[in-house]
Amino acid sequence: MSFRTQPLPVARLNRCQLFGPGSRTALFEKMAKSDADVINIDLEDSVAPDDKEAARRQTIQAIRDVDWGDKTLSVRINGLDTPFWVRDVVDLLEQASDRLDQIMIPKAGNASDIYAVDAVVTAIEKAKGRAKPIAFEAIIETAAGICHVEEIAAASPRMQAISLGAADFAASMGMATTGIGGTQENYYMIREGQKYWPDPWHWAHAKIVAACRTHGVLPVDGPFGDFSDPDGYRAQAMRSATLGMVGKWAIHPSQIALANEVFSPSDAAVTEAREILAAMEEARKSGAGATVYKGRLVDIASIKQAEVIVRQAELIDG
Ligand SMILES: CC(C)(COP(=O)(O)OP(=O)(O)OC[C@H]1O[C@@H](n2cnc3c(N)ncnc32)[C@H](O)[C@@H]1OP(=O)(O)O)[C@@H](O)C(=O)NCCC(=O)NCCSC(=O)C[C@H](O)C(=O)O
Ligand SMILES: [Mg+2]
Repeated sequence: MSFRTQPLPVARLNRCQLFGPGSRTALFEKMAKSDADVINIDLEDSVAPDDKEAARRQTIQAIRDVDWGDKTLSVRINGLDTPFWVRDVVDLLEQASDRLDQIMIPKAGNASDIYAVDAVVTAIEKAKGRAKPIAFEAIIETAAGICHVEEIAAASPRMQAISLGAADFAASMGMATTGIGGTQENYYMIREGQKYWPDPWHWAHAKIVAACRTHGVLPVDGPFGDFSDPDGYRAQAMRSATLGMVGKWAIHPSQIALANEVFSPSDAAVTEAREILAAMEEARKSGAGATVYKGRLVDIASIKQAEVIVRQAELIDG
């Protein structure tokens, strides 16, 4: 490993990010009462163009009035290719209370996109004397975004999470699918007459995880559009968790429990992680760098893997 150690991401739960349009005020209290760790009020693609002004106003009011508990409260602003984003940022920073934790930047294409939003946010924070710096999260959902994901992850000290936005990503890449995440019907291999469906999102997920882990940012799986398919959602979430992602979006409340289930380490996994740490401590005391745990090799790398699981469990236990 280079001398520059891998930075740890922010220590907060991010198992489920529940989305809701800023134009549907009736959802705000339900979102606040949900079991999602993160709330994303949307000003972008789930809000019709004619509703943008009202959605922004209603969202600012909800940030002030609704009790969001200890959730991470994030607002997705409009894309930098729209006439709305500057006003989104200025009004959120000037009119919403300090309860707002994070701004989500959609369709991030390169570091300059993040820099532009950071410059506006920083200027207003200074002018207002805002005590709590706004965090950023970004969505990788274009060909440019996946090409430049590492510079995006490194673009601002505010960056705390990055998600894959499968719908826009598929459109930008020209993928022949209308599905939002999960298995795609025509993406299969065949051998001896048997079909096998690999994961078309795998490489993008892995690239996002690598960029995020390099720069201490939380990698998150984005939406799964078919909310009447819990098994498909769970399978996608488990693949993402296996690749190193820490959470997944919910675009419907029925998906919250699934995300929390998949991205919370099981009791057995936590017990095993703690036993591995204990076994490695014994090995350290005897001067060994590796030992055997339940018939398999564990070494210093196993410590880091076990620490990820124990850290997550400690966050959940509070
Ligand atoms: C998808 C929906 C439009 C469905 O809404 P609806 O038909 O009202 O759902 P239900 O009737 O099944 O609702 C059952 C109860 O749940 C409440 N509800 C619905 N949605 C939410 C929510 N998001 N948060 C909290 N509560 C919710 C209903 O009010 C019902 O409650 P009750 O009557 O009291 O039982 C809707 O779910 C929705 O708008 N979801 C969010 C869509 C969204 O935000 N999309 C943007 C993110 S995905 C994206 O942008 C793509 C990405 O960028 C990419 O490119 O990949
Ligand atoms: Mg999108």
